[in-house]
Amino acid sequence: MRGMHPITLDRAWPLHGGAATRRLEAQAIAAAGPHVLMRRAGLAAARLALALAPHARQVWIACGPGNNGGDGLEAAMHLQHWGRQPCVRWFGDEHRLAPDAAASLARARAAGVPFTDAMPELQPQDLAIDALLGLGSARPATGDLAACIAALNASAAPVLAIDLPTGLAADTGQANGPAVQAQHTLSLLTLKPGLFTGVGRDLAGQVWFDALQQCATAQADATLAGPPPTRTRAHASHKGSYGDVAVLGGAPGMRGAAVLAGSAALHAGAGRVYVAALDSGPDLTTDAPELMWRAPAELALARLTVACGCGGGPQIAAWLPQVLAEAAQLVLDADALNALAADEGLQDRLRQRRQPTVLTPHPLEAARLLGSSTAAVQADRLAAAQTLAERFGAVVVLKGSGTVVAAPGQAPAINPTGNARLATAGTGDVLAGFVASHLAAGSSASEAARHAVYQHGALADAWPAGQALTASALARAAN
Ligand SMILES: NC(=O)C1=CN([C@@H]2O[C@H](COP(=O)(O)OP(=O)(O)OC[C@H]3O[C@@H](n4cnc5c(N)ncnc54)[C@H](OP(=O)(O)O)[C@@H]3O)[C@@H](O)[C@H]2O)[C@@H](O)CC1
Ligand SMILES: Nc1ncnc2c1ncn2[C@@H]1O[C@H](COP(=O)(O)OP(=O)(O)O)[C@@H](O)[C@H]1O
Ligand SMILES: [K+]
Repeated sequence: MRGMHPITLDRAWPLHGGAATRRLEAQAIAAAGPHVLMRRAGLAAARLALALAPHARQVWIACGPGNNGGDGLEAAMHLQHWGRQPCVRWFGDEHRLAPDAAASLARARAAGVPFTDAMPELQPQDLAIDALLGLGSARPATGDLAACIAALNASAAPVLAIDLPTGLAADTGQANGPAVQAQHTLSLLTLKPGLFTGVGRDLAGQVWFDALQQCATAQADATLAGPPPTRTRAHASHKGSYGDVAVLGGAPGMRGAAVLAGSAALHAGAGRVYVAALDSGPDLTTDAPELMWRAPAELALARLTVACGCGGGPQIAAWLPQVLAEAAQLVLDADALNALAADEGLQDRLRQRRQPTVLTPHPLEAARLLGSSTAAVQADRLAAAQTLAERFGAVVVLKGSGTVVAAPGQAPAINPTGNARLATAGTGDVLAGFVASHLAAGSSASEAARHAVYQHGALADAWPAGQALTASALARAAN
């Protein structure tokens, strides 16, 4: 792919982690020659800088001690040529410079780029560039480097990060120390998974990509998912064509969760939806008379797509052996996952299942299933989701910012849609209902999971600003 591109939601994008990027970089340098890529990188960054801030007079460029700093020095040189006023704060040691960064330092000096130790007073229309650290960020920044990160984050002008916002881990989307919060990030050579999950989306802002005239030949480590295919309904179809979903959950005090999942399945297109609540009280009055209430024992599990666990409480555990053995297709959420985590016998039954199965844990539920902690799951969300998928032979949806969908033997996908308006009670039940409806309609477990998380996030992204996003409204908004 040639030129620079904003990352948009209308297609899928391959993602490469640090190790794969380093391999591609070495191949590209061997083919193109020394310093060629860094010159391309700096030119791309300078072009994007001017496109983002066409009226900028001052451009403050923070350059680190490695090749990321070299990219910044190249950009400074171009901006100087183009009549802007770049000002570089450089953190390098001339005696320890890599050859490419040393060449860029010499070129910037020859171009007369000014160097400074001070943070200038930037106006809102000016620009700051973060070229402190990229792939080589090895430990938390301290001292002057940390102060520079703080100054960038306090800047009145927008911040463009080169390759990665300083401090963001390319593979995991985590920041273990001070990190730059950019409005734009220009990812070079490859797109890195960390830009799209964990804290990556908050730190990177709008992501741009320039492949530096290379085509990534390496197999992708992950994918940024594209939109699901649009499916039209055949005229000669009927409700039986779209499958039957049953929601099993709703223990006393938590019936709403089962109703939310049922309503979501219904609105997302399931042919028929049954709700089997573990609370034996009267049926909950809902604004969805289409939902059919059943006792759990009445469900013909072997011909149903079952969303199991939504508000199920500890009582759900007793139903799991039968559900795992019989359900034609299965989504395990919330309390069903907690019951599984607490019972190795149930885990064995899950591994023995041959029918399509999707697990939808949030990070704490994933931690319980892995016997680890939420922090450990969040430290590497892609690895946590993949480990669960391989361990249980199921599709796993690890929820949260940059939801990860993993399947055994496949590279994981990061979902690009969604935002923090989804952080409200019950939206997870709605997601389980969406997954169930797509499974019931005939999608594979992997397709159903990817479709549902994309749709769920896209609804939140399109939600009107002044209107509350509640789980029940989200379920009804499905299309
Ligand atoms: N080579 C090429 O042609 C191309 C390279 N490209 C660009 O290169 C970038 C990768 O460059 P890189 O490998 O030099 O790593 P980079 O991110 O600059 O940092 C390494 C330096 O930082 C230091 N350091 C680390 N952490 C630190 C800390 N907390 N506090 C203080 N210092 C710290 C570390 O020191 P050390 O750990 O060795 O002591 C070392 O000196 C990549 O992201 C892309 O932008 C593109 O132009 C494409 C072409
Ligand atoms: N900050 C966020 N960004 C994107 N998605 C989010 C965010 N917070 C929550 N979500 C989404 O909202 C849903 C919440 O699910 P869950 O935690 O199971 O909630 P509940 O149990 O209340 O239904 C998940 O799909 C999750 O990915
Ligand atoms: K950077």
